[in-house]
Amino acid sequence: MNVIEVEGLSKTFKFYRKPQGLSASLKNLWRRQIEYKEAVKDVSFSIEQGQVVAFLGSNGAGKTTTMKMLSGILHPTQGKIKVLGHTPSEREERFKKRFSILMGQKHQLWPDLPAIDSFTLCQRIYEIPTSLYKQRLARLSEVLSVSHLLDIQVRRLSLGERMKMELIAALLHGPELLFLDEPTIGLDFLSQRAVMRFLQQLVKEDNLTILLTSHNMADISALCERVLVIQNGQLIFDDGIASLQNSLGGLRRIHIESETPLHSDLLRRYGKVINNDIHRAELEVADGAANQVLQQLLNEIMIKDIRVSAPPLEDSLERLYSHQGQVA
Ligand SMILES: Nc1ncnc2c1ncn2[C@@H]1O[C@H](COP(=O)(O)OP(=O)(O)OP(=O)(O)O)[C@@H](O)[C@H]1O
Repeated sequence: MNVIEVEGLSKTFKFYRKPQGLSASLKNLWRRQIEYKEAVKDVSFSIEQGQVVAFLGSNGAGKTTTMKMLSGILHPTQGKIKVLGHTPSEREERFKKRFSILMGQKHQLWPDLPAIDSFTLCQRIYEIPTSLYKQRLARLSEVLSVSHLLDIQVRRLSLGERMKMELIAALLHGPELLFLDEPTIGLDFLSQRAVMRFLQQLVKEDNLTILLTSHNMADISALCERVLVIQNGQLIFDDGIASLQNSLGGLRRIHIESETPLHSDLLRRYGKVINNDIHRAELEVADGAANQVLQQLLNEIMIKDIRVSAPPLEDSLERLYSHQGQVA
């Protein structure tokens, strides 16, 4: 079953540019300079129930605008959207109860209240039966290790703790679909991992569908099976992570640890040297050549450890963006 269906989606913003300088500003009072920005252009895709999909693109590519249209915050200029069978821009109450949107840069909890008060408010707004509310709150706050912080004013919490509270608020009503826009922005490494592990668990246990934007590739690799890439408002890639990593040329990284010092001159004979730090080195080779290079290295070097991996996701994305004439 498709949870999200998008066809020919476009959004053009109309805005007024304010010219610099006093006289130009005065002239602008009579004749305002209208500009148009095509933020999303003719985008089509669908997402099945239970899928976790990364929505990637460089700054200003159109990710947040698309998410806002999917959640009904913005009206599309053109195109059709069905989310959980609803048209988001109609903003039906029944629809609002079935999804959640969490924006890492925009906090929704009241800073002067303890989180527990905002959660009680959520319970009323979403009409969550008390026993279910208590059960969910206990589970969420325990897994995210914030049970002891529920009655502290939100503004006194650390960024990571606050983000976890935001996540709880977004999940209390048991949404079937989650839009996450940079959910781990500003979080330290441990908090990022805790949030990602928790989301993985939710996907497994509750068959949640997630559309996630993040500039953090560790988030993407940990959680997502499929990647949508938007660039300049247009969808330029829609496939699995492995396919993104193989999309432009199919490369492999060979990580070597040796008993003896590694010389770049020798390594260069086998592939592109990404880094070389005396006893450790990383080589980039064509996918088809990886096995042969591995054998040759094992014959020529006193290997302590050797492994092959796909190139980092960042590299594949950079190549994809530059292929489209736009480097992030
Ligand atoms: N209200 C608006 N009025 C005019 N232009 C807008 C408006 N909102 C967004 N834009 C423009 O639309 C484009 C897409 O913006 P959007 O916020 O969707 O990008 P994004 O992919 O989420 O970027 P980022 O990764 O930086 O958050 C940008 O060029 C942005 O400046």
